[in-house]
Amino acid sequence: MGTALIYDEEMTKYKLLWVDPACKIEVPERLTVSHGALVRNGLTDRCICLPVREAVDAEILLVHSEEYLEAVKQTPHMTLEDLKEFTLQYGDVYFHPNIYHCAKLAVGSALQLVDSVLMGKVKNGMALVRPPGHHSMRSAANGFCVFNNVAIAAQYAKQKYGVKRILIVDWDIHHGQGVQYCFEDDPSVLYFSWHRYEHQKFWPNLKDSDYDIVGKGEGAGFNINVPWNKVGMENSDYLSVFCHLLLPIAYEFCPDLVLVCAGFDSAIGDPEGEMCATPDIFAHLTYLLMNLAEGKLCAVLEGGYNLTSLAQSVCQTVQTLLGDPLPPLTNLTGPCRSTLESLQCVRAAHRQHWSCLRHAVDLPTFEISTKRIKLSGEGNKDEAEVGEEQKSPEEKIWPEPPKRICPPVCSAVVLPDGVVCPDACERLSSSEDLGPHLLTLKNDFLKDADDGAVTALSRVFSLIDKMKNNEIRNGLALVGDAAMTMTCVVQYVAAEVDSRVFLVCVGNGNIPSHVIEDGKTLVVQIKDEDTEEQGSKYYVPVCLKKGCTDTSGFAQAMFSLLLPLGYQYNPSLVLLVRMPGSGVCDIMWQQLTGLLQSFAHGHTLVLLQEDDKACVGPTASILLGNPAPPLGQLPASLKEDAEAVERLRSRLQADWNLLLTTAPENG
Ligand SMILES: NCCCNCCCCCS
Ligand SMILES: [Zn+2]
Repeated sequence: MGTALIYDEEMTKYKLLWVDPACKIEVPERLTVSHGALVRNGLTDRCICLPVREAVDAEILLVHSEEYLEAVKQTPHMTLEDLKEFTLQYGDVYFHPNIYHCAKLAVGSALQLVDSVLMGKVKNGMALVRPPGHHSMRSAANGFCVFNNVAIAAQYAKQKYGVKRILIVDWDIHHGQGVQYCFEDDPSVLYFSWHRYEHQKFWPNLKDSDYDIVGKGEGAGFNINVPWNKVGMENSDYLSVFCHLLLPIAYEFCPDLVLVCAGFDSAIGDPEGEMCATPDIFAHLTYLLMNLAEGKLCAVLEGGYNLTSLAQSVCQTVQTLLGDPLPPLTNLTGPCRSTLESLQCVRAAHRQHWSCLRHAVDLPTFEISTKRIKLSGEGNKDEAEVGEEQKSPEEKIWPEPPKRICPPVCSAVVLPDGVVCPDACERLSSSEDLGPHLLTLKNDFLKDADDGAVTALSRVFSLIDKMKNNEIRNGLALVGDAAMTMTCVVQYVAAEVDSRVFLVCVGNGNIPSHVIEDGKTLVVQIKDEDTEEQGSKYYVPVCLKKGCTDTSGFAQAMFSLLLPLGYQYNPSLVLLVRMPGSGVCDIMWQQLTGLLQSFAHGHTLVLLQEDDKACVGPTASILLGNPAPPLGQLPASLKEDAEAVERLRSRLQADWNLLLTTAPENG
């Protein structure tokens, strides 16, 4: 199934007709440069372009009042003076004779997208629309928004398709208060928003946007606000919030559909956001959300006012929806103090509502306030960063996102004879020239192994060589001895100068110490046996009381340990090993296989042991880019496991600060 793209140039045909400094940034070119970039990068040709349609009254009335709709209906016939007059009753928004038409198209586009995804015509999609929607409220236009496109789409999905749980992620830099008000007492819609806040000093200056506004009545816990109290936030800050807050809760919620208020004013260069996250971050945010709801994701454009970063961010988002490899994120420096304060506060505020946060020992007993008195001269981010001269957003420069090339082959496999090759995978043929390393291999690696093992290992090495040359994206091998093969692979790759292997070992089994010492391999092992050694910077033993059968504990380790470590380590290869008898359930295994493709351009090598051959199909399906099935609503993990993971995190965070979730006490 493909990716839908919905765009119509009709939505460029309205603009600001008078002087209003607050609104001049919302221009038609926002859509034309976004769509133009998609065309230029050959992305529109790869999408399924769906036609727009006008929303009908009944759809708009899912969210808005009749009096508001009737009022907006009058605007096409208004004179310029009447339009100005009409606009005065709302904030930071303007009207135009054609904006009602465009607002109906914007809603209709979002509904077309929801229809095509929920009817299974496409796997995901994006709607490029104007006017945006997330600020508009039941009876008021606001913040360039007339009708609340995404809120209407959510109500529509519930009403027409009986969708039970919808996650709305609003990564726009402004708080989508319109969405919050629409669903604040509705437990079937989990609304997540981060937004520039600066202790209520930033627009729309609402107390309702702070971290302690968690939803009302039945909806308590289903509204998550992450305030950014400083500008200059970077990729690390965004990833920290995803790993330590949004993803654990989203997996526990287990949505049937993900809607994204895809605003790109949270990207570098934007005059509104004044943040420093680069456009490629949206490739990762999109991908991380695609592992939910079996990939059913609808992204709807909201803000984004720097035409360069907007266009790049839109391309990064659509390329990920299309399944292209993710660009590695470089120099992740870890979250700043302000982010940690916000993260700590919002985790504390939601602790009682989400079992994934229940045992988080990092939360303060006291209610820490982010309403700290601003120290004099405190610039953006931490004092340490304040040295850099404050460039205006327009002067900010950043590298063009790297090209994301799809290798000619997606998944190559090494299987013993007699094991069927999964559809769409390419089997490394036995005629494959076993290459020069056969002899060295025999000498260096396998003294007394039988020829079958030597041949298999040489083919595994070929998989690695092909990934290095980007001939294949990922690989899977079914071998006689997974532990031995793992050790040989690490040794083989460590011979490369700038190699960094992220070894994820699921299940018990001894990791030879030489693998860990060279610093060229970061090992995370999830197992059940209690290990006496504490591990080290490069060896992270996660011990679960019930072992890998404990889905909740496993999931918690995946988000609060594996993902942050993987991002900060930025490996050149991911080696995922399923030890025999690990007990990990297939869906958890598939989710893990999916998430690990965030790293190393998707170069993942999976090793399975022969008696796990039933896992070949399910694993290959994920390696080919299919979404993993949902884990189901996750119960709380065992208290002692959660505390063990937290202790591990607190021990490791000195070396890996993406693991941090609280602001250090000192200073
Ligand atoms: N500095 C201009 C103030 C604009 N305030 C409204 C912003 C609405 C963004 C919608 S994504
Ligand atoms: Zn915005």
